[in-house]
Amino acid sequence: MASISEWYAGKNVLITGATGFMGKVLMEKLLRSCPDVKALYILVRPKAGQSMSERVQDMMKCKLFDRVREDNPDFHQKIVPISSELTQPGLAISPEDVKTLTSCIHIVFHCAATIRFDEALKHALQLNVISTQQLLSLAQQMQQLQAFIHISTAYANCNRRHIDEVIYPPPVEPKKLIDSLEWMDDSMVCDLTPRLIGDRPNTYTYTKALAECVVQQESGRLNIAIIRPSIVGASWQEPFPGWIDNFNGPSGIFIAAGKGILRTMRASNDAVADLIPVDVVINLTLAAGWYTAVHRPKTVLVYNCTTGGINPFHWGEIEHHVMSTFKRNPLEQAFRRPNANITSNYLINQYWTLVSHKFPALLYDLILRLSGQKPQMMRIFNRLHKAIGLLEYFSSQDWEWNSDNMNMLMNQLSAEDRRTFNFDVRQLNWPEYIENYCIGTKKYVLNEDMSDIPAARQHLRKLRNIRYTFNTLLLVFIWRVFIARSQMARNIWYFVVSLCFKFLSYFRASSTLTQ
Ligand SMILES: CCCCCCCCCCCCCCCC(=O)SCCNC(=O)CCNC(=O)[C@H](O)C(C)(C)COP(=O)(O)OP(=O)(O)OC[C@H]1O[C@@H](n2cnc3c(N)ncnc32)[C@H](O)[C@@H]1OP(=O)(O)O
Ligand SMILES: NC(=O)C1=CN([C@@H]2O[C@H](COP(=O)(O)OP(=O)(O)OC[C@H]3O[C@@H](n4cnc5c(N)ncnc54)[C@H](OP(=O)(O)O)[C@@H]3O)[C@@H](O)[C@H]2O)C=CC1
Repeated sequence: MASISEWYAGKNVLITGATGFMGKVLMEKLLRSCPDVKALYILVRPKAGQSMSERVQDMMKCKLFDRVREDNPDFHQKIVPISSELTQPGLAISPEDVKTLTSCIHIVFHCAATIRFDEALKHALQLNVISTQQLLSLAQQMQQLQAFIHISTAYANCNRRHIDEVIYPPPVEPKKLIDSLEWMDDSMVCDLTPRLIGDRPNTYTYTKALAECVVQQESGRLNIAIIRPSIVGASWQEPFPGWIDNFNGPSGIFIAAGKGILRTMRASNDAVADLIPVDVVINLTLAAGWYTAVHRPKTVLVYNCTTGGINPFHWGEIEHHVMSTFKRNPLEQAFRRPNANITSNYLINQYWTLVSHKFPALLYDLILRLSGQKPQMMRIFNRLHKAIGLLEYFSSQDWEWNSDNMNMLMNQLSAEDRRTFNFDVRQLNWPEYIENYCIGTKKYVLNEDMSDIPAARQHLRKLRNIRYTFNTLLLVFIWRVFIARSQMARNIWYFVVSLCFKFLSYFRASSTLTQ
C-alpha cells in the first residue's frame, strides 16, 4: 500500500482557515512531508486593510515555513489562494473558482471557525455551522473528492464527563435553530443565548456540537472524518519545537504569568491539563485524510485527539514548569517577578486577586498618573480577568475521552509513516514540552530576542530589590503606626524580641559547650 506521502502526491487539497494557527501548520507539513502534492487551494478573505494576496504573501514569509523554503524556495507556486468570505452566501466564491474547485479537488480540510468564547451566537452559528453546511454542499459537487476532514473540538460535548468517539444528538435540531435565529434581532438572540447553550459554557462549544451534527446529516456519499483536538498548544517537534503564534487558550495565560501580571487563577491543581501539541493534531489529521480516502469507512469516523487518557499531566505541574521556565528565561520588561499560583478555592482566589492584581494595578496607575502618563494597568487586568473567567471552566475540571480510533489509526500506519506523521503522545516529555512552549511564546508571539535574556534577568533582580525595599518600608511603617502607639503592641513586641534573644543565648551556650 502507498505511504501517506505517496498518497498525497499529485493531489489537489482544499483548506479553509489556512491563515489560522492550525491551517498554517497543516500547509507547512503538507508541503514539507508530501513534497509531490500538486496544489494547495486555500480559501482566504481580505482582512484589516490587506488584500487576499498580500495576506498570503505575508504568511509565506513566516518563520514557520523556513524549513519548507530551504527544501523548495518555489513552494509558493503550489499555493493557490481563492477569495472567499465564509459567512456569505455560496461562501462568496466566484463561479469560475467554483468550477475549478469542483473539477480538481481530491481532499478538503475544513479548519475555519470562530474560536472566540464570547462570540455572538448568530455569528458563531453562521461561521461554525452554516458555512460548514455550505462547504459540504460544495464538496458534494466535487467530482474527484476522496475525503472531507472536519476539524471539531474535544469540548463540543463538554457537558458530558465521558466522551466517546461518536456524534452525540445535538442540543437542538440545527436547521430549526438556523430558521428561528434568522428573523430574530441581535438583542433577542442575546437574551435567548444562555437558555439555548444550556449546560455548555459558551457559544463556541455549542455551535461546534451543532456543526458535527450538520456534518453527519449532510455527509451523503462523502467519505468524512471528524478530528476533535483538546487544547491545542505549541508544536512539540515540527517544524521546530515551541512554535506558536497566538494568545489563545493557555498561551495568553502563560505569557501573563511570565510577565508577572498573572499571580492567581482559579484552576484545579489535580485536574488533567489536556494540552495537545499542534504538530500532533496535524499529523493525525493528515493520516486520517489518507485513511478516510483509502479505506472509505462506512460511517463518519470521529477521532478524539487528546493526551489525558494516554499521557496525563496536571494543571499544578504545568504551573510549576511554566514558573520555573520563566524564572530561568525571563520575558522582557516584566511587571513583577513571575510567581503565579493556581487554586480551586474561590475565596482564596478572590483574596489574591485583590492583593496581587488590583492593588498593584491601582498603585502602578497612580504612579503613572502622578508622572503625567496615561494609566493602563487596570485596563490590562480587566482584560485578563475577562479571559481567565472564560477559560476557568476548562481548567477546573477534567474529562475522559475515548481514543480508540486514534490508536486504531496508529496501528494502520507503516513504521515509516509513524515516524513522519508521529502522533504517539506516549513519547511526549511534558517538562521539556512546557519549557519549549514558554520559550516559543517569548520568541514567536512576543518576538523577543533570546540574546536579551541577561538584561531580562537583571530586570528581575531589580524588581526583587524593589520588592525587598517595599517590604522593609512597609514593616517600618507598621512599626511606627502600631507598635509605637499602642502599649499592648509594644508589650507583644518586647515579649517576642526577648523570646528570640533567649533562644539565641541558649543556642550560643549549647554550641560553646559542645566545642
Ligand atoms: C501559570 C498558570 C498555569 C495554569 C494555566 C491554566 C490555563 C487554562 C487554559 C484553558 C484553555 C481552555 C481552552 C479550551 C479548548 C479550546 O477549544 S481552544 C480554542 C479556544 N479559544 C480560545 O482560546 C479563544 C479565547 N479567546 C477569546 O475568546 C477572546 O480573545 C477573549 C479572551 C474573550 C478576549 O476578547 P477581547 O477582549 O475582545 O480581546 P481580543 O480582541 O481577542 O484580544 C485583545 C488583546 O488581548 C490579547 N489576548 C487575547 N487573549 C488573551 C489571553 N487569553 N491572555 C492575554 N491576552 C490575550 C490579544 O492578542 C489582543 O492583543 P492586541 O492585539 O490588542 O495587542
Ligand atoms: N486552537 C485550539 O486550541 C483549538 C482549535 N480547534 C479547532 O481547530 C480549528 C482551527 O482553529 P485555529 O487554527 O486555532 O483557529 P484560528 O482562529 O487561528 O483560525 C481560524 C481560521 O478561520 C478563518 N476564518 C474565520 N472567519 C472566517 C470567515 N468569515 N471567512 C473566511 N475565513 C474565516 C480565519 O481567517 P482570517 O485569518 O481571515 O481571520 C482563520 O484562518 C477550528 O475549527 C477550531 O474550532 C479545536 C480545538 C482546539
